Amino acid sequence: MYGVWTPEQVGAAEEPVLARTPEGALMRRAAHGVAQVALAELRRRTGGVAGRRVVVLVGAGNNGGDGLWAGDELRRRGVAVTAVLLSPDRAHPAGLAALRKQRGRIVTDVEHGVVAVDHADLVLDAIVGTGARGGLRPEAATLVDAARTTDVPILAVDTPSGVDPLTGVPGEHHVRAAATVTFGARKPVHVLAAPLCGPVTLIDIGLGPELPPAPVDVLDAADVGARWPVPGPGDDKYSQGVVGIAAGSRTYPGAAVLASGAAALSTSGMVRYAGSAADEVRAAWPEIVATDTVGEAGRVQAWVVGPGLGTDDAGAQTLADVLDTGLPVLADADAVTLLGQHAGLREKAAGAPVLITPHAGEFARVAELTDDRVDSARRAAADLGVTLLLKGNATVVAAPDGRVLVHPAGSAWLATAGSGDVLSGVAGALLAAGLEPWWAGGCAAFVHARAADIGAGADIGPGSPVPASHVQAALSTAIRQVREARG
Ligand SMILES: NC(=O)C1=CN([C@@H]2O[C@H](COP(=O)(O)OP(=O)(O)OC[C@H]3O[C@@H](n4cnc5c(N)ncnc54)[C@H](OP(=O)(O)O)[C@@H]3O)[C@@H](O)[C@H]2O)[C@@H](O)CC1
Ligand SMILES: [K+]
Repeated sequence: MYGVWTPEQVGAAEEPVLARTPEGALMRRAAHGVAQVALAELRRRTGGVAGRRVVVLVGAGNNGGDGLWAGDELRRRGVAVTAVLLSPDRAHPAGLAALRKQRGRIVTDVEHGVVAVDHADLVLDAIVGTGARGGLRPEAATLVDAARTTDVPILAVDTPSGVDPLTGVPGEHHVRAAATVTFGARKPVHVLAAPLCGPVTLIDIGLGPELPPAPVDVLDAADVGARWPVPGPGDDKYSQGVVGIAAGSRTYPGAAVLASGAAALSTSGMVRYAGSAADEVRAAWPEIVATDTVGEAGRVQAWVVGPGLGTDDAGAQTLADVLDTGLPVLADADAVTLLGQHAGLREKAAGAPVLITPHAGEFARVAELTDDRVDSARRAAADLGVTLLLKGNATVVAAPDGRVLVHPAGSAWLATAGSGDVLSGVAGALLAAGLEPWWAGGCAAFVHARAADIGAGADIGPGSPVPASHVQAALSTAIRQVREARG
């Protein structure tokens, strides 16, 4: 597990460190990290460093200072460095003087900057970092667009310019980095917009002791593997947690089959299905005990309710019935819509061990969703008194007590019909096994995304579209991989 801190928190942590270190030392350390990664990229992409062309796009703040000092180091290694100054009068004076001394080329107009970018082996994006406000200015936008057109690799300094460091929301013009070097702590953009950052290298600049507890956590495979329920010698099908699935309808039996099967693949506890798709579920998964109603289902340790359920009175009654059991409940899809429609159902859910798993549209039915998805999820979880998993390119899981984790999926292959039904089955199985909702949501999101990558072949190549039933089929491999990572 690793933490992510807001730009504001990183700025506050920098202050005391700046005060006790010699002037410029922190920036030099950051720039050294940038230069090291730039040299490695040049070697990897061109086979060497001497004579290779690096263009540094330099903004008016300290991010630009990092870029200039990195340019100074690259010059010392024989790299041909051109710095394009976006605000010539405000470029970091010491960094600029250092690069001039090493006979770096300095360009102050956009036209020459675009030509330099066209001929570069690597571009350093030091336009703007944590001080970013609003969209990129026109000159910066022109250069960033030029880099995209020529497809030259970009190494982002701290954050990819044009992408909001706090929310990860890209502006109209923005950098898509091949790699990013960040300093002191990872920031939200690195996990919320992971595909725009590329692999992120974290350079230690001594902020550790000054940082508060991380407001956002990111799970790794070992965290998930360590929590995945596995049977012990004394376990039977009941002791590992029986999950009940109240999902699907005559119109949408597929949701029931996907959710129930995903649950069956996720634990060796028992799966019961209750609903009007009982025949389809039995046919697809003979090991699942299927009945027509929640009342007939028998004892379970957690319920999954919602996928394909319908939002009519019968659906509302089913949701009320499972909430009344007081057991852990995973509420997805139509169940989220029903929670938005009925204050009485929200009251039943509040304070209970409930995990709701909306996509953006469903989220907006229960709470306000802004560009700041982390903040929106945290507020909604606290207001509703339930744990909330917000689906999207990066998944956000927020508990009512304020804990938030982000899973930077990285793969867009998950955006396919029925994929959410698979997730709900996995998370429901984990709830039945006794994981608390925040962990159940985080572990399910991780394995679900991994299964999508495996199903799409994105773990071994560029990948291809993957139907939800293939995501479901890849769950076993994904679970084996996280268990192996547990070490
Ligand atoms: N403190 C330290 O010692 C260390 C700091 N470090 C580094 O400092 C960075 C933070 O530096 P910072 O605070 O100077 O802000 P920064 O990101 O350079 O941006 C501000 C400048 O950009 C401009 N600008 C704003 N928005 C813009 C836009 N959309 N498009 C274009 N331009 C825009 C804005 O212009 P203005 O609005 O004033 O006209 C202002 O001049 C941090 O990310 C890390 O890299 C590391 O070296 C570690 C040690
Ligand atoms: K940058």
